[in-house]
Amino acid sequence: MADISELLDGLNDKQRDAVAAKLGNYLVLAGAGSGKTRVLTHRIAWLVAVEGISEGSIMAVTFTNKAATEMRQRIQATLAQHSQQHLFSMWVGTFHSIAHRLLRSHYADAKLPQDFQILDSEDQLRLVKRLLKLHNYDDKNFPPKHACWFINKQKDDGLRPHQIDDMHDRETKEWVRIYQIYQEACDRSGLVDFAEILLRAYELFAKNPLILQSYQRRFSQILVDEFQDTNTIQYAWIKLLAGKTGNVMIVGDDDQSIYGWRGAQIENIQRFSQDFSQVQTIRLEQNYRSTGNILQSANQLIANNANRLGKNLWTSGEQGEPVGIYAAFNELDEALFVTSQIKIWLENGGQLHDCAVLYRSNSQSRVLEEALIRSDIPYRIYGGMRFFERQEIKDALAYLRLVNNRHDDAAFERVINTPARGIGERTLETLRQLTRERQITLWQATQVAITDNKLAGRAVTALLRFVELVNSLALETVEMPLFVQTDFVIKHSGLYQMYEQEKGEKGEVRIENLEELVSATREFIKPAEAEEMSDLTAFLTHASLEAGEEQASPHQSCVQMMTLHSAKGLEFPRVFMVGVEEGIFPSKQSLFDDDRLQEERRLAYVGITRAKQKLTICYAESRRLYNTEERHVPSRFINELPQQCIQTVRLRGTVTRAYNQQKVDQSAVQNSSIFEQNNSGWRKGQKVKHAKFGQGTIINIEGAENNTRLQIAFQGQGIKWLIAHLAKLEQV
Ligand SMILES: Nc1ncnc2c1ncn2[C@@H]1O[C@H](COP(=O)(O)OP(=O)(O)OP(=O)(O)O)[C@@H](O)[C@H]1O
Ligand SMILES: [Mg+2]
Repeated sequence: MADISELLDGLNDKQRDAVAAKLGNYLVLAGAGSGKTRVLTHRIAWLVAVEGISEGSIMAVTFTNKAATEMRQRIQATLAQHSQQHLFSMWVGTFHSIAHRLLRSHYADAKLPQDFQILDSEDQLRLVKRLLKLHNYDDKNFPPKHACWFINKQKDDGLRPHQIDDMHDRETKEWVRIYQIYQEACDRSGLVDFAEILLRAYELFAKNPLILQSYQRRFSQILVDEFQDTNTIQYAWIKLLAGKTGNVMIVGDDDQSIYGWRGAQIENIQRFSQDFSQVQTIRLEQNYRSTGNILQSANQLIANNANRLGKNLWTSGEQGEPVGIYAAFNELDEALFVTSQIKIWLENGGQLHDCAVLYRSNSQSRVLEEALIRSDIPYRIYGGMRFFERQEIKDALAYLRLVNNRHDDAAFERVINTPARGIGERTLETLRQLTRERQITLWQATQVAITDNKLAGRAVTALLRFVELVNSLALETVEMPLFVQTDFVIKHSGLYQMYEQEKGEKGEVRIENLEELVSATREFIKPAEAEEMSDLTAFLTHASLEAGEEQASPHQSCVQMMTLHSAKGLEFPRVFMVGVEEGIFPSKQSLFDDDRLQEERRLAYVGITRAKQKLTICYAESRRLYNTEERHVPSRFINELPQQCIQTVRLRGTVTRAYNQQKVDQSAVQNSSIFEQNNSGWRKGQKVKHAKFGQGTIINIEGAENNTRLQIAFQGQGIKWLIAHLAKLEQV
C-alpha cells in the first residue's frame, strides 16, 4: 500500500481537498497557474493508490495530445513510488483521440466500414468543393468555406440534417441540403471529418444502450482538464458516459476560454453544476507559477471583462521584475530586441528552452525566425511549421524558381498541377520517363513530348498553357524589383486565387503568409557574398538555406515559438509576447465586437500567465505585415496593466513609470542600461556611405549592440532610420 501522505505532498489545503475528496462530482474552478492540472494528476494517483480504483476505470481528457503524454508521465512518476501497477488500461487523451478509439473498436455499431478514413480540414474543403460543383451550386452564393463552417457547426451542436429546423428560411434550407449531400458522400466512402468523430462517438453511445452501459460500468472515474473549452457535443458525450453513476471531476478557468470561435461554450462550466448531481465546487486561489508583478498584471487585465465567474488569485512568491514593455519602432527592431534579450538571458545562465516567444498569428513568426537564425539561436515552432517550409510558401517559391531557372525539376514537379490544370499523374510519368531516357530536364521533356506526339490532346493543351504561363511570368517581371516581381508571380500564377478560394481559417492564413513572403522579399538585403547574383537568385538561395536549417533535435535546447492559442496550459520562465498592438492583438476582426474582444482579452490573460519569472510585452509603432506597412498604436491590453507592475522601455532610453520596491528599482536600472550605453562605434555627426542612399550624416543613435539604430540624413534622399549592423555602412 502506498504511503498516502506523500501523495498529498506539494499541495495546499484546497488542492488537498480536491485530490482527497470522496468519490463524487467536482468542479475545480481556478485561475491560471493555481495547480489545476497538478490536482488532476494527483487525483488520479489518489484514486488508484488510496481508493483502490483500477486504472482501467479511469478516463482523463486533456486538451492536446502533448498534454496527454505529459499527464501520463506525471501519473506514472507519482505512482511509481507507490505501486507497481501499470497504467496501460487507463484512457488518457483528447476528446478526439478517445472518440476515435471508440469508433475503431465499434465501427460496425457506429455504421462505419472497418477501414474508415479521417478527413482533415483540407480534405474536407476539397470534397465540399467538388460536391458543390457537381450539384451546380455556384461558388459566389455558396462559398465552400462557408459550407464547411456550416457543416462543422451543426455537428459540433450535435445536429444531423433532418434535425435542423429550416422551415422558415430558404437559404438555410440550401445549406442543410449541402450538408446532406456531403454527409451521404462521406458515408458512401467511409470518411469521417473531425467534427464527425465526436458526433459519431456521441451517437454510438446514444443509440446503443448496451455499449453505453458497458462503458459506464467501466469508466467510473472521469476527469477533464481545460473544461472551459469544451463544445456542445463534447459536453453531451461526457454527460452520457457519466450517466447516473459516474464520478466526474472537471477543472477549468472561465477566464481562459479561448476557443469560442470554434464552438466552445464557456457556459458548460455552469451547466455542469446544474446537470450533474451534487456538484461541489472547489476554488484554488494561490498561484504558484508567476511572480507578483506578472500575476497582478494578469489579474488587472482580466478584470476588464464582464460576466466572469470571479476569482481571486494571489501569490506568496516574490514580486519579481516588472513586466517589460518594449516600444519597437518596427517589426525588425522588435525581433532584434527579442533576440538581444534572449542572449542576455543566456549570458546570465538561463536556458534557451526556458524562453518562449508568443504571437497572435503564425505569420508573425517569419521576422522573428530570421532574426534568430542570423543570431545562431536555435528555435522550434510549436504546433506549426517554419515559415519557408509552409506549403503555400513552397508553392510560391517553386514558381519563382522556375522563373529563375526552367530546368529546376523539383520546382516543376511541385507546381505543374498547382493550381489544378488537368495535368495528371500519367502525363507526368511520361515526362519523367523522357527525362530518364534522354537525360533531359522535365521542362525539356515537355517540349519533346509535345513535338513527338507522346501525349493526348488535352494534356498537350494543358502543358502548353503551363509553359506559356511560366515564360510570361519571367518575361513580364524581368525589369521589376524583387518584391514587385514576387507579388506579380503570386498573383498571376493562380496561387493567390487558389488559396483565396480555400476559405476558412487555413485559407486566410495561407493568403497572409503569401503576402508575408512579399514582405520578406522587400526587406531582403543581399549579403555581400551574393553580390554577383541577381536579387532573385540571392533570395531563393537565402530561402532554401533557411528552410534547410534542421529543425532543432528534440533534445537540443531551443527557444519555443508558438501562437498564444497553442501556449494554453504551458509555462516558461522567460516569456515574450510580441505584436501587442491594436488590430493585431486584439485582432482587427474583434475590434468592433464585444464578445470577440473579451475572448481576445482572455487570450492575453493566457499569454501573460504563461510566464514564471520574467515577461516582456512588445509592440511596434510601425509594422509591415502581409506586405502592408501600417502605423500601429499599442494594444489597449497594455493600457489595462497596472502602472506599478510595468516598466516601459522607450526608444530613447528607459522610461520607468513607477516602482513599488527597491528591488524592482535596481533590476529596472540594470535592464535599462543596455539601451542607454552605446558601444556601437558610431557617433553623431559621423559621415557614412550607404549602398543605396549614398552619403549621409548620422544625426541620432539609439539602442546598443545588435539593436543599435542610426538616424541618418542622406543627401537628396531624406532622413532614414537604419539598423546599424544590417545597413552595411561605410565610414567616409
Ligand atoms: N502546491 C503547490 N506547490 C508548489 N508548486 C505548485 C503547487 N501547485 C502547483 N504548483 C506548480 O505551479 C505550476 C502551475 O500548475 P498547473 O500547471 O497545474 O496550473 P494550472 O492551474 O493547470 O494552470 P493553467 O490554468 O495555466 O492550465 C506548475 O509548475 C506546478 O507544478
Ligand atoms: Mg493546466
